[in-house]
Amino acid sequence: MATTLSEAYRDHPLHLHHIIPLDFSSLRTLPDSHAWPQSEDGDGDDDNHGIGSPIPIIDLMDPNAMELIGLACENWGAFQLKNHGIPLSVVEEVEEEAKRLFALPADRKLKALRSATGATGYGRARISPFFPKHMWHEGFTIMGSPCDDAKKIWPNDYAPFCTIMDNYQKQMKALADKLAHMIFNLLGGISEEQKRWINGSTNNLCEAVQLNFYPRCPEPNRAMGLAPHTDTSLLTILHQSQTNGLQIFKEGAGWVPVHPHPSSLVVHTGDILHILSNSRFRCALHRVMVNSARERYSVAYFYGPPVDHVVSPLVLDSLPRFRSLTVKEYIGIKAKNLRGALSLISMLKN
Ligand SMILES: C=C1C[C@]23C[C@@]1(O)CC[C@H]2[C@@]12CCC[C@@](C)(C(=O)O1)[C@H]2[C@@H]3C(=O)O
Ligand SMILES: O=C(O)CCC(=O)C(=O)O
Ligand SMILES: [Fe+2]
Repeated sequence: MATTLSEAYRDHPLHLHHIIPLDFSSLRTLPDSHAWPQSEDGDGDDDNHGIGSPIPIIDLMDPNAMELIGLACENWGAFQLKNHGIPLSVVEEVEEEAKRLFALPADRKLKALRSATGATGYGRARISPFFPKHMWHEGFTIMGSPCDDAKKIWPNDYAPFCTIMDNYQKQMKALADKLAHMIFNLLGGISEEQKRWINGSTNNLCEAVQLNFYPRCPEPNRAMGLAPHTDTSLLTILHQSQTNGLQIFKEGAGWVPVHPHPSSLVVHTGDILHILSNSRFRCALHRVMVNSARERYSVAYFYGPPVDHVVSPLVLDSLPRFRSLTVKEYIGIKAKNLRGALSLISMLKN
């Protein structure tokens, strides 16, 4: 039997302290537990950033879309995608469900709290243990059907949430399959093995949906919505509500804001694609800042090969920079070393 994504996380339990979010609804000041030292790279105010070019916006209907995606992955590890074919209504209804969920009182949300060894449900971001301060954030993770977790929150009225999340996952998978085809073509063509999981059935790949909520914050310049990280996925498709906050780190430019465009989705290339492309494609380091005037929501769809799939650089003309390993093994290494995981599997001598 193939290992599932949830099972891959089971061996890496978290302390409850790193799972239970704060009840932000009653807070008028920033608790010390959530006060981050101010960094030299800016205070998170988007007006202080964005010097230089913004991340590319690519039209999926453009005849040159594939080449443009290749360039964006090489230079940024991220791009905004328009004309992607996902109806606006599908994105709007998932955002509405996220709002409905996070607006519930804390005790209702805690009914679906992620367990120490679990991967789905309500809680802090998985990366919490790697940072000395807590993030100004609540999350809800879905892998496969969201119904078991939704039933805990809405015992008699879980169906609308499930239907909307299932539909969203289907639509996102179709778009991710299309992007994966283009990306593998850029890397020299799709192998029979890749064909088996791209376009394959949902239970034959790694996919997850993460609903993110960043409440209004009394002292946004001292808080952090989501700390700097790269995604573990092959690629991530992100919908952000119309509130600024997402930033991508670009060598030479610093933290660059990714301003929301109503009909665009953000695509991040993740660690798995960085490995497969032998470092040709970047995996974008990104973070989320918060603000005092508006709350922020986002919905991330993570997509990648099955957990038992062996990942190794697809190169014919140069030496592989990373050793081969399964997705599951990589998840295990990253669970212990958030920022050092790629170096730990590097074959380059220092
Ligand atoms: C499939 C996954 C990717 C993710 C860990 C997860 O199991 C589900 C949540 C995802 C998320 C969302 C917020 C940022 C992130 C780093 C985290 O802490 O949880 C990502 C994880 C990831 O990309 O590794
Ligand atoms: O909220 C955002 O814009 C980014 C979320 C994110 O990075 C993630 O879920 O991995
Ligand atoms: Fe992310």
